[in-house]
Amino acid sequence: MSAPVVVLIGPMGVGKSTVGRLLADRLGTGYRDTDEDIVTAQGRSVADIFVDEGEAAFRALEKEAVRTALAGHRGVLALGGGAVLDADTRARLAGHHVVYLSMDVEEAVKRTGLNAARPLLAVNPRKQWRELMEARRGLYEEAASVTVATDGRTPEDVAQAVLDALAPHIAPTAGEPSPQTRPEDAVADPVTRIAVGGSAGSEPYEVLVGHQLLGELGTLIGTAAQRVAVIHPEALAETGEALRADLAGQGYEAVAIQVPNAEEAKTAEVAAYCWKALGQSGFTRTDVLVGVGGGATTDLAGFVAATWLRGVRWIAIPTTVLAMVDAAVGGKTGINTAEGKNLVGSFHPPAGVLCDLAALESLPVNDYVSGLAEVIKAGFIADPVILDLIEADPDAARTPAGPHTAELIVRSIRVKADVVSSDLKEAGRREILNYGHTLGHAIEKNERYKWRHGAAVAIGMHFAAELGRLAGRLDDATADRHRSVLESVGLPLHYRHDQWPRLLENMKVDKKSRGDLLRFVVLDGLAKPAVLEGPDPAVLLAAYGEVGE
Ligand SMILES: NC(=O)c1ccc[n+]([C@@H]2O[C@H](COP(=O)([O-])OP(=O)(O)OC[C@H]3O[C@@H](n4cnc5c(N)ncnc54)[C@H](O)[C@@H]3O)[C@@H](O)[C@H]2O)c1
Ligand SMILES: O=C(O)C(=O)C[C@@H](O)[C@H](O)[C@H](O)COP(=O)(O)O
Repeated sequence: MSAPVVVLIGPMGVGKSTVGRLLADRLGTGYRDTDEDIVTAQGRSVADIFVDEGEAAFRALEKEAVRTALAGHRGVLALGGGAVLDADTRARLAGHHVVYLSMDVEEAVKRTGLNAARPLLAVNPRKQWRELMEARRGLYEEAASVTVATDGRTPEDVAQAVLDALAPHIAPTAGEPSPQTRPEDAVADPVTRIAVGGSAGSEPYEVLVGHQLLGELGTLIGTAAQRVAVIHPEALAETGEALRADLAGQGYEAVAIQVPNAEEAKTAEVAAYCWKALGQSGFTRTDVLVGVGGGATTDLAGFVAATWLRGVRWIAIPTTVLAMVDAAVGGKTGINTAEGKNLVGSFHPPAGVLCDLAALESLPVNDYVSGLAEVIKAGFIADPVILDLIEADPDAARTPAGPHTAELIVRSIRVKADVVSSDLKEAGRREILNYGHTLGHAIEKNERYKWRHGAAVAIGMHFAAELGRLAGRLDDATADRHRSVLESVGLPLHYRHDQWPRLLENMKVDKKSRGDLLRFVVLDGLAKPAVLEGPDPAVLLAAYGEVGE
């Protein structure tokens, strides 16, 4: 009978897949994971199965997947965290080399972080982990022949400890590594750190991009703070409460301040509501604000932080593509008024930015795609590799599961970080980040801030490209590329033709205007942004002629 060389059990997030792949690599055998088997067979994520059919249905699928894998797989096998809940499964494990990878509650909270894809831990992670561990520890110990603690150890160390423990029972298999083994995955998920600021009197800070970054939050908040306020949108009520509870568990007086979704949060009334909440909680200059959400939330949270007591520290936890690549980085904070977009605000950089890529999994596709407008902007103004990556597979670029998601986000953040580090207060170079925004903001105002920012900016970039072309600054190929790449991911190119007089009026309050002089960011070529001052009104109208419908 074939049997797995070793079966790994333990709680979710303990590192079974990373350690399992390392082990398979070292043993020269294949790796298999019953959660992956279920996802492949069902064509849905584990989280979706939980939501669609409930835990009992998932457990039935899991029991069958474990039975099949135990009978047919000869390599390393990892089971889902709850597989041992089933008595038949525990009985089936008898006689196998079963290793329980354990971790304590603190380590578990740190490792799983904000990962909304883990269905059992959406709210109050510390309390739920404790209960989960208490309920399951005995079952893991009952099913396992060996326990290996993972706390504070690297996956390589854990894999070595497993091999040491099993050495008397197993021998490496000679021959080629199995095609299922992916050595490139056999390392802990790396975190990319991008440095921002540090010049012109601004404090330097880092943008972290990766998974399971919650453990960094306490360090960023620091020990001087007694109170922490978490500003979050309605859509992230569970995440906001989980963060609050987690911070309270770390000893802070933590409050969660829920604000409306999207642009409805960027108003003077909502800012005043936040100030009231801070006042009522006795929030002082040493306390820290956390903004978790999309760009609208981080713009508001940063603005509240900039204005409360004339400025308190704040940390951004962006949860949309757009907020990760743009809004949360660079310290532009603000709210809208009836007269225009972002007309009230302040330059107030965060103390740190945590981009947990798992947050993107719950983002509706239209909001995901909206964020691609700012990614594409970064491509046109500074890093054309971004455009190449999107053009190679536009459909993949539209989802967080795409192969280049992390690279697109990191590249875009690097563009922004480079620009704002040299010109925090938009004295000059920073204006290039406004590419497409002059018309984009005018459209947003015209739509009473009901449109997605990225959609308006996409039309604005199309307009800026046509303006550059008609002004004799931009070559046809680069101008045409705007249309093709924006369209390929599903972003809009056109707006109502009859609205031009209103848009022109709206553009007059753009922050780049000087007196009556309209100013636009255009391209003199790919990745060559420049400012076009006071274009001929006929050229402006002709450029809009390409955009209007
Ligand atoms: N400060 C800057 O430098 C800067 C740069 C670019 C854009 N912005 C601003 O950013 C805003 C747009 O940001 P946005 O595109 O992130 O939109 P958004 O903040 O409006 O978020 C879009 C929607 O998704 C919800 N949401 C957020 N994260 C989610 C998640 N992980 N899962 C499910 N739902 C989630 C939000 O509550 C909202 O309803 C605009 O106000 C724009 O002006 C600011
Ligand atoms: O960071 C900047 O500078 C930008 O211009 C980035 C833009 O993508 C962003 O939309 C910003 O909020 C626009 O700023 P505004 O000063 O034109 O309101």
